[in-house]
Amino acid sequence: MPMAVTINTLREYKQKGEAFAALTSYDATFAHAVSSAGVDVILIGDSLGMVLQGHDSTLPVTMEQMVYHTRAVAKGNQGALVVADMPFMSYGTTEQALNNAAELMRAGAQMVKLEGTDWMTDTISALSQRGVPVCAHLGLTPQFVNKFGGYKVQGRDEHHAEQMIEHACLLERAGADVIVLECVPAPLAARITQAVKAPVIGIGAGADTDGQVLVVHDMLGLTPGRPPRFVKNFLAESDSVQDAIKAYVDAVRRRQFPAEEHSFQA
Ligand SMILES: Nc1nc(=O)c2c([nH]1)NC[C@@H]1CN(c3ccc(C(=O)N[C@@H](CCC(=O)O)C(=O)O)cc3)CN21
Ligand SMILES: CC(C)C(=O)C(=O)O
Ligand SMILES: [Mg+2]
Repeated sequence: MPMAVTINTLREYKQKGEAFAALTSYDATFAHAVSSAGVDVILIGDSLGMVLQGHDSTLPVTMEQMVYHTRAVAKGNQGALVVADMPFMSYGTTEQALNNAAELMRAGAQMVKLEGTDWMTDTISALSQRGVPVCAHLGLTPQFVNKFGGYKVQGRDEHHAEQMIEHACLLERAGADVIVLECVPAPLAARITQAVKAPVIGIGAGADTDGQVLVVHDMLGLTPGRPPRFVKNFLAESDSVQDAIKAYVDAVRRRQFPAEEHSFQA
């Protein structure tokens, strides 16, 4: 078995300019499939509120549910880096964030992900200083859907673009080890990726981020309805789920995915 992926593995990929692949998993079977197909990062996403529970947002997801799924994923994982989403309002204060991040780490997470901007710097510092690796999620942060008024591309005008670059730098300085950029114009994602030393993982953020992530059910064509622009069905041209996941990893490493058709322009 290949050596387990750590935060240093992702930093090396960035230094070498080698793109890496991430996927969500919510259970042991998917975690096993994804990690044994060469995916470097598994995300236990709060998207499970939509994908598994059928809600129309991620807001109803609880800490108890995230802990349950994190335990299951940790059992099936074959050496990928395990990142768990902190659910809506589980990091409303720094004290809450420390307690809830500790629970996720005890359940088998190796890093926690938080959605937000400059207001999170103290919380990220506190987690980082106490040994909890942090991923900061910027751009379309689904926990803010009610503030955004929908799932809309973020950072389209130059003012908001510059603000997002500043936020990425602030969060990195606070201790963020990885940054996720969701639904931002490809040129802005490229600027942010260059501006920070931390590995940047994109979803709907173009081909120039350090890594890519998708919801695994989306890339297998299982999600009902019209998929977002950034989704590609990799099962359509594969003979099995395992082959589809391998095709995704291969396409990401070769920077063949995402193509223009999966990206947003300014
Ligand atoms: N199955 C699934 N996949 C995801 O990627 C995902 C979830 N669930 N749940 C949480 C969030 C919600 N996400 C979404 C949902 C919809 C769009 C969407 O419809 N985007 C439009 C862009 C609209 C615009 O141009 O501003 C699109 O056409 O892609 C994007 C991200 C991403 N996350
Ligand atoms: C789509 C990724 C980035 C996520 O946050 C999730 O699956 O919840
Ligand atoms: Mg999420």
